[in-house]
Amino acid sequence: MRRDIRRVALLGAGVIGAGWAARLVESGIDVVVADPDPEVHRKTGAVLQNAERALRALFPEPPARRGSVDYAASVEAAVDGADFVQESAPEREDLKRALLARADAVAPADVILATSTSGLLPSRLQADCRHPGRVVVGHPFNPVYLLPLVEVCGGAATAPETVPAASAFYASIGMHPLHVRTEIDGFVADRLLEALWREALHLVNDGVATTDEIDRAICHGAGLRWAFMGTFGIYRLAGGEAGMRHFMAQFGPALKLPWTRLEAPELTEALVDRVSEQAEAQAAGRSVRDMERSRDDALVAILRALEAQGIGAGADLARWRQGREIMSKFD
Ligand SMILES: NC(=O)C1=CN([C@@H]2O[C@H](COP(=O)(O)OP(=O)(O)OC[C@H]3O[C@@H](n4cnc5c(N)ncnc54)[C@H](O)[C@@H]3O)[C@@H](O)[C@H]2O)C=CC1
Ligand SMILES: C[N+](C)(C)CC(=O)CC(=O)[O-]
Repeated sequence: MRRDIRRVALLGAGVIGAGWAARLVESGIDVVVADPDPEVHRKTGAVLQNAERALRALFPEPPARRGSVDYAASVEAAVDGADFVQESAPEREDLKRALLARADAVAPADVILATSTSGLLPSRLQADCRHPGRVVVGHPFNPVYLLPLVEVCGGAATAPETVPAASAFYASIGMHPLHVRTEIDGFVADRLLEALWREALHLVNDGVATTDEIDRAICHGAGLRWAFMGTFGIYRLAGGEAGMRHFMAQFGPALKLPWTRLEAPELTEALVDRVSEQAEAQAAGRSVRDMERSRDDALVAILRALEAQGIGAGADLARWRQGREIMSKFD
């Protein structure tokens, strides 16, 4: 698989595609966007502007070489000449299959075709490609330009060298590739996020808590520690000196209590209205772009603190910083 990546085709430039664009140009890589939205320039520009603000707080020195952003009139034109393709179109299997097949028809066989899907199976997405061996999931997290995690997952027909090659590329742009070894719907991270989301929707639907109360329950508690220690690490400490075994003995039986509701709530119009109205009230008139800036400021501060501690995502940031410094010496 191709290792020297200088130009990436981005198929779809919404929340995620534009986030990829920001991370890639900051890493000195040129991007070519294909997106049929007539407003794609404005929307991508707004994300790039917010990202630039956050990235300058993270790395005061601009990159020695900033990648360029170009727009192509078709998928084929974007893929032509690209060293790597990242598809971030809406989460619909038929659409993604068709886009990957179109990219596959144009790209040389050593060019990786990655999809940002948050849960569709790569074995199905690669099914219409002539060279399915180069198709892989590269599932990022929002905002892509600040959060390093990318889940990398191959399908049944993915070639053995594709996952390591895609992972090496993602690591080179400051990301933290996590190889999802078993192909499952939702991969690993979204399995966890969806469980929390399902429970939160039940609580709102049942009138137990508002969206604001649930968000405070996360931000002022577990959310703070999740930035640097996962559930298993945290619960080992919660077992005291006897660790995880004591924790399991003490709190394990509670897992059998009917506290959680595993079935998803019906997404009735009433529930959608309630969640949307409460989330708008929570925002107190602040626009999405304005709140993105607050989110980014906090993420930058957290990443810098983690880098100083040398833990969690701070290690990814340190690697990205070092990579940028090396690049600047060669420029
Ligand atoms: N929003 C999120 O939090 C995350 C989303 N993802 C995944 O990223 C992908 C994209 O999601 P979002 O960016 O949130 O969606 P979005 O709705 O913000 O953006 C999708 C973009 O694709 C464009 N598009 C539609 N048809 C197209 C076509 N035929 N060719 C090229 N572009 C086309 C749309 O115009 C739009 O700009 C999905 O697979 C989603 O599961 C992954 C991680 C997080
Ligand atoms: C809602 N979502 C499933 C698309 C979310 C993700 O995939 C990851 C994220 O950034 O939360």
